[in-house]
Amino acid sequence: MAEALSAEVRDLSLVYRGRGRDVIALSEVSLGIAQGEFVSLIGPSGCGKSTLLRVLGDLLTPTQGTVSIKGRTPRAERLDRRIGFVFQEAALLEWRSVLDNIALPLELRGASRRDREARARALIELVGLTGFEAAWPRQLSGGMRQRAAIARALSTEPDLLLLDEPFGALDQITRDRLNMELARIHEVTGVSVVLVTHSIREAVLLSDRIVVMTPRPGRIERILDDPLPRPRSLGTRLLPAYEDLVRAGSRELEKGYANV
Ligand SMILES: Nc1ncnc2c1ncn2[C@@H]1O[C@H](COP(=O)(O)OP(=O)(O)OP(=O)(O)O)[C@@H](O)[C@H]1O
Repeated sequence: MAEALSAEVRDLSLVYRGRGRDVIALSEVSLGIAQGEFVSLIGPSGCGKSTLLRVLGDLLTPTQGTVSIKGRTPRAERLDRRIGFVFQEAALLEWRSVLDNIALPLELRGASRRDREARARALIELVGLTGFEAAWPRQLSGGMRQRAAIARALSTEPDLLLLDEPFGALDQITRDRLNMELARIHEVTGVSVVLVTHSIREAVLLSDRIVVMTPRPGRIERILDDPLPRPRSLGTRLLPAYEDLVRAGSRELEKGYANV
């Protein structure tokens, strides 16, 4: 049903125009993301995962096709701060405290100091940074910076949370921990999530559906359903169905790599 969709991409193509050489980054990509769904994008380097995420977030304009988020254009959603973005490196403002970083989008939206502080404090608790409200970003570990970035992305209660390899630079133990935090945040907030990841294990652990992409031009190779029981935990990885999905995803990925 169209009204239950959080985001919809139809016949999307994106060509990067270069001097004498164009790169077709995405070709005829169609995808619907249901309200509250967790979708991962996975595929070989250069298959267009980040490009697709950037189109959803209105950081790039498609060459062809349409994108709608909650029935509106990505531009309208972005300008209303209804889209949260988290990148691999948390782009925190070093001269603002953790609390003021998280409250920034609300400040830009014109919220009162009282409202934005209350919301920022609730988010700090949600992401497990209690006690670090007044800390400077440089005082945080990599994992803590990503927690702050996620809190900031959630501050305006976005319709869509876009995550581009948010845990790619973290060690495995921190990554596992943040995976579980993200699963819990998704559960509690009900926000729709699109996650770009290179890890099929991370995708299987967190997602409702996994979109496997192929490069040159970037297309959807296959969409895998991930019906593992919720809430997810690190124990989910012990389920035979988890390993089955990891294997199925790896097979699809290998097909994509064969074309690289
Ligand atoms: N600004 C740009 N100008 C020209 N080509 C670009 C630009 N950005 C990306 N590309 C090309 O578009 C294709 C898709 O890039 P994109 O970054 O979306 O892939 P990706 O799947 O996210 O890759 P990775 O996993 O390595 O991050 C690649 O071939 C890339 O070289």
